[in-house]
Amino acid sequence: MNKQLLKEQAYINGQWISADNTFEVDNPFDNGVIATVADCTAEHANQAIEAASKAFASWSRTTAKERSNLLLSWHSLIIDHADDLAEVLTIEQGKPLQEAKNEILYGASYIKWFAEEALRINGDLLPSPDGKKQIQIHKQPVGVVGIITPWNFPQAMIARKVAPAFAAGCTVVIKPASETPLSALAMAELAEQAGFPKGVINVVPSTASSDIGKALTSHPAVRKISFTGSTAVGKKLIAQSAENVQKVTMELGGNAPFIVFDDADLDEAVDGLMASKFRNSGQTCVCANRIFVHETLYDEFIKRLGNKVSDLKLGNGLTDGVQITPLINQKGIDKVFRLIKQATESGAEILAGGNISSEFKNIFEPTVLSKVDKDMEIACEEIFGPVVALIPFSDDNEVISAANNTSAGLASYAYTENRHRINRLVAELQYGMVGINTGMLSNEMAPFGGVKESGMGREGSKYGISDYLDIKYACIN
Ligand SMILES: NC(=O)C1=CN([C@@H]2O[C@H](COP(=O)(O)OP(=O)(O)OC[C@H]3O[C@@H](n4cnc5c(N)ncnc54)[C@H](OP(=O)(O)O)[C@@H]3O)[C@@H](O)[C@H]2O)C=CC1
Ligand SMILES: O=C(O)[C@H](O)CS(=O)(=O)O
Repeated sequence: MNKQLLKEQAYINGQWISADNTFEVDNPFDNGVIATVADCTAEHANQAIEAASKAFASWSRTTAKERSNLLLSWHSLIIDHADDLAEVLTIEQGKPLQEAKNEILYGASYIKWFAEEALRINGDLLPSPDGKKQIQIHKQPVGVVGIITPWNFPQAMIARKVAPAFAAGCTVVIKPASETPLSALAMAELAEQAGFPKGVINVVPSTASSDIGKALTSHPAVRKISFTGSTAVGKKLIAQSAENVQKVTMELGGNAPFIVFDDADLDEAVDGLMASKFRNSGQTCVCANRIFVHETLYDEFIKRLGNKVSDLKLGNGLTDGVQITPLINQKGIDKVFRLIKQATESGAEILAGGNISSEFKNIFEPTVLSKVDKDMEIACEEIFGPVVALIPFSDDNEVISAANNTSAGLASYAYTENRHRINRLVAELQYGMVGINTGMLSNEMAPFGGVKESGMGREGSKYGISDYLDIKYACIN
């Protein structure tokens, strides 16, 4: 482990800062303590906001080329240190090392993408209706951005927010999840090495998340909040941000339907479900959450899925070949148990798993539930665990209506070869993202985001930078 990347202090105004109090970061696999980190207060957050605000004055005046080059330098350092960053990520979050490496590269892809997008923040020069004036359209950085990120993708969610912010000319104050602050601090270390001026990036790890959130949403210099996490917390932040009329980007909870129609390629559908469901042990906002299988395929689908599920390897994320790793904490384990209990008490059947591993205390067994009803809690909540909830269906109208019967609207998936049905699904599924014949749809060139209570704004793609820009109209006579 590259000790230079294992940082335990806050990063404020280009300085590594200790705090009066600290909190422990543990490895979810064995609950062993891996770091003792500065526990920042609202005062630290305000110091960081002041630093970011001061830095904004000069940073916002840098050229797009300068910002692009710094983003490319940061990208290169992340790639050079990808193995070390992946190890930091696995020991604090638990996911398999290969998945952690994939996350590092995925996060880096947003940095490279927005290094390029920085060079295309173009305005407009338009003729006025009376032909006498000139209409100028300018795009300017919004200002200081408050960023609050989750534990499930502790590096990529930072990259996906900070990259467009920097490209636009914004400065940032980041509050990472207290379960996983080390990846954020390692990113700050590499940003410092890349040459970002002091105050441009600030990281305030803290267990006082509500206090830090209030500091970020109440300070007039903070012009935008970008959050990924639960819908419940997202709603609180949206309400708090109203006080200063801050812009918000919200990537919230999901409840993805995964629909296998009667003409689906069964093996492709099983493989797509395995990829979507068991990545990060089911702890992603785009995981297949409700698995609708046409009644004519139901038994064969269960048989083929069961063969794949039984082959999954459980263990320590640092061990080569391990696929299923611990859930982030006891709260996550308790939630999965609660949802399975309510489902089985309501008639669902456990075909595989259903318990904590007998060998690894924090790992939940890959679980398959049959005869799930669309009204059970497990079909209405984001499971955030390695649990397949199978729901048989018979009719297109019925399954599209059931798929849309949720307040979430992030990702959705369907397997069918019928072109007319595909057109109907893309039009009628009420989600920000629709995957057809695939279980994996996230990449830096596509607009990631949801509708309804899954949030607002888009991350990545040519659309992702607009959330960090204000449009100014100048009328020149
Ligand atoms: N859409 C997604 O990608 C994610 C969805 N979720 C969903 O949320 C559920 C709970 O997960 P959990 O980790 O508790 O997610 P939370 O939404 O509670 O945490 C996400 C981030 O928000 C911070 N936070 C928590 N409360 C506040 C607050 N009042 N003001 C400001 N920031 C706050 C957390 O800090 P701290 O870590 O200190 O609590 C963390 O950094 C999961 O089971 C899952 O269903 C969770 C993570 C990601
Ligand atoms: O928050 C998440 O779960 C991630 O956004 C999922 S992905 O972008 O890695 O697919």
